[in-house]
Amino acid sequence: MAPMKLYGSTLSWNVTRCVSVLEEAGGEYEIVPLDFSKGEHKSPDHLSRNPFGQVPALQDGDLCLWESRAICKYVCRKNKPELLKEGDLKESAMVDVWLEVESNQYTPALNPILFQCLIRPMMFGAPPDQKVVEENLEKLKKVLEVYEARLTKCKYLAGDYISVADLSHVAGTVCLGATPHASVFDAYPHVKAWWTDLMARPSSQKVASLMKPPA
Ligand SMILES: N[C@@H](CCC(=O)N[C@@H](CSO)C(=O)NCC(=O)O)C(=O)O
Repeated sequence: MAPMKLYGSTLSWNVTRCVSVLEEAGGEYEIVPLDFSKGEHKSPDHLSRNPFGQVPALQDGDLCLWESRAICKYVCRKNKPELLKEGDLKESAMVDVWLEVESNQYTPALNPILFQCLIRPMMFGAPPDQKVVEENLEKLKKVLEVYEARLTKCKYLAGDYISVADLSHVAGTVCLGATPHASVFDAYPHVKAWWTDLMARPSSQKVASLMKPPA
């Protein structure tokens, strides 16, 4: 079977969200970078993989997927279904809840911080808009309060088992570590322990190595 192809730059945390799961679930894959500066993500070839002209996209044989979390769930179903807990109705429901929480609560607060602190300086040579950073740090803190309460009760977000919901946080949180605001976790000891546990995984170390900004 030909390896799965993951299209996109590993500077994108939506792309490396999929790397965490590809590394954890196993299975042969290769990363096919697309050069945004040349508009390769808007080429007819890529639009045939992702009609929105975004990254990531995943090609597996004649199957083309996009949306990073859908890609993650596909890879889990294919190679490591226990990361979805689909054999258990209640456990799989909690995996779904916390994957949605990452997508709709955690990442919407995190993305503006990453854009201001990493993308703006690196891509546009502009300083962060501190007002935007502060506003979204406050939003993130409210989310982390919920995470702290949850992780006081169980080791991982969906329960006492790691799942795709935890792994979906890795890429963006690695990027948070590259900003001056990584210390936001310090006020939430169970969140910090959860993150330390996740970062110790070889899959997370791989993501961190791929996301080092170009020298
Ligand atoms: N919900 C989607 C987001 C993809 C996305 O925004 N991709 C960005 C790069 S990563 O920040 C992208 O492709 N931007 C180019 C564009 O939107 O034209 C997912 O999770 O896969």
